[in-house]
Amino acid sequence: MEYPVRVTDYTTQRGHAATVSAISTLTAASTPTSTAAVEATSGLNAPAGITDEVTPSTVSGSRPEEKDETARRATDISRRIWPVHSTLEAAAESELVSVVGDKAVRSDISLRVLQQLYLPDQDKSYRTINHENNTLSFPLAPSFPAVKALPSHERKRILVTGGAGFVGSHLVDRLMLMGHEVIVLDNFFTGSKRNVQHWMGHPHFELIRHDVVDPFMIEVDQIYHLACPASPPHYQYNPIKTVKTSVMGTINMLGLAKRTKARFLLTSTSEVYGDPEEHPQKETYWGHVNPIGPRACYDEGKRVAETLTYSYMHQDEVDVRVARIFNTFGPRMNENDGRVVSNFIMQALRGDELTIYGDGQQTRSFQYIHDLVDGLILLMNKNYKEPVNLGNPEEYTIREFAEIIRGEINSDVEIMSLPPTEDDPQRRRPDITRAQRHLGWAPKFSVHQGIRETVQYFKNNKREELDSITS
Ligand SMILES: O=C(O)[C@H]1O[C@H](OP(=O)(O)OP(=O)(O)OC[C@H]2O[C@@H](n3ccc(=O)[nH]c3=O)[C@H](O)[C@@H]2O)[C@H](O)[C@@H](O)[C@@H]1O
Repeated sequence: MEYPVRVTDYTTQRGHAATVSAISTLTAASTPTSTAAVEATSGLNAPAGITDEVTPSTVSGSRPEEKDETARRATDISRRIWPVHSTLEAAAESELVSVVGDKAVRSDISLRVLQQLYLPDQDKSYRTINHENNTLSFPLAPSFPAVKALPSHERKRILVTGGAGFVGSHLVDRLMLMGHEVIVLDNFFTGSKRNVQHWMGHPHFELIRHDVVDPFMIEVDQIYHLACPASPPHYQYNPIKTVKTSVMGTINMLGLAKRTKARFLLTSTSEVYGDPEEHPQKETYWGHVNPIGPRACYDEGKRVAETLTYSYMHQDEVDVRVARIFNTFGPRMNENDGRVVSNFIMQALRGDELTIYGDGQQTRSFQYIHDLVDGLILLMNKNYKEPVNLGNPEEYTIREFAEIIRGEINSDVEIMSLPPTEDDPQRRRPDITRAQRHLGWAPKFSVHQGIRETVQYFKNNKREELDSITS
């Protein structure tokens, strides 16, 4: 799938344009894996831990001189794409999170089980490609992870709009593992079937291609309404569509919640605070948003979505929850998403300069995906109806964050400054007192642990691409 990144809005900026053009030459994450090339690349059968470099060793299924040539090309390519980099500085084992979720809502689960869904062992690949015949096979019958056996009165039918996206797919994993029935609606604008392919065919799972801008009828108990592009280049690509998605999509899903008496959770955003004049941001702060700027389609769209949510609560007694999500990262982000975490990681892995927009003194707080999913499930299942910030209060300047990525991945890469983007919020950090008090929630993952997994995910995707080049 190609993602519509409008380069010009974000740049006359060389680095970003270079990033996009380099990425556009890469096959999207759905690149199939060649069996021959799998054998050509060392470390592929290692457990989904952290491996440092892709180093081809042997190639089977071809003549010796072809093997040598293929291996040499693969080495060249891997060195070009993955420069030699320092080993990731592992946090002390005792600091690493190994169990996520919360017993209070029975969402607790081992991180290892989840990792199998986004960092699977390579020999569990569902697909193989035969380049000679140009065919794709799915030879293995899917084997699903075990899900909890819930009595029917506890098993809920849960709708997740945007469930094939980055955040949505991790939420789907957790709800499925908890034993619920999950229906995903997605128009695949930024989401991807691949993010949920491991559930396709499971009797508890349904995937429906549908745009929330159009009404949708179904009987459900809970609705997690996530559908909306979230990265600035994506939501600014078609601002009218972004506003329609937030406004009409939310009206349609609230109408559904009203008819079916389903509990409704809106994923709002820290962007409702705009370029904040209060720091850190509490939920009581009304925000500072430019209503006609380039970010307005998203910021104002989400503000109206919140207004609609509370209007349906007051007027029609819909049972609502609102999460204001702060910057979140992790596996299954699009590598050409345009957001700072994926940009910096991909740039560092390729040995390109890290692109800082403006002076780099603007701040963000980065939350790992599993912490967010914990918070969303708690919020849905607790009895608290006011908006709740979900974010990690550890705050970094973008320049500091660039240094962290350099330290983690490749200290040789340079940092380059590019012009600032319009209306870029200058300081952002959540006040999470409300989440702590009413949900018993606080983030657990360090940025370092999250970055390690995310880097590994991007490397695995890149390795598949290498396989298809070298096979
Ligand atoms: O990541 C998220 O979860 C959030 O991403 C965006 O908000 P923003 O904070 O602007 O996210 P980024 O595009 O990742 O930018 C963060 C900061 O890094 C800077 N940046 C970004 C990309 C880059 O290559 N270089 C760079 O310096 C941006 O100018 C900005 O100051 C969305 O608007 C939010 O809705 C969303 O919740």
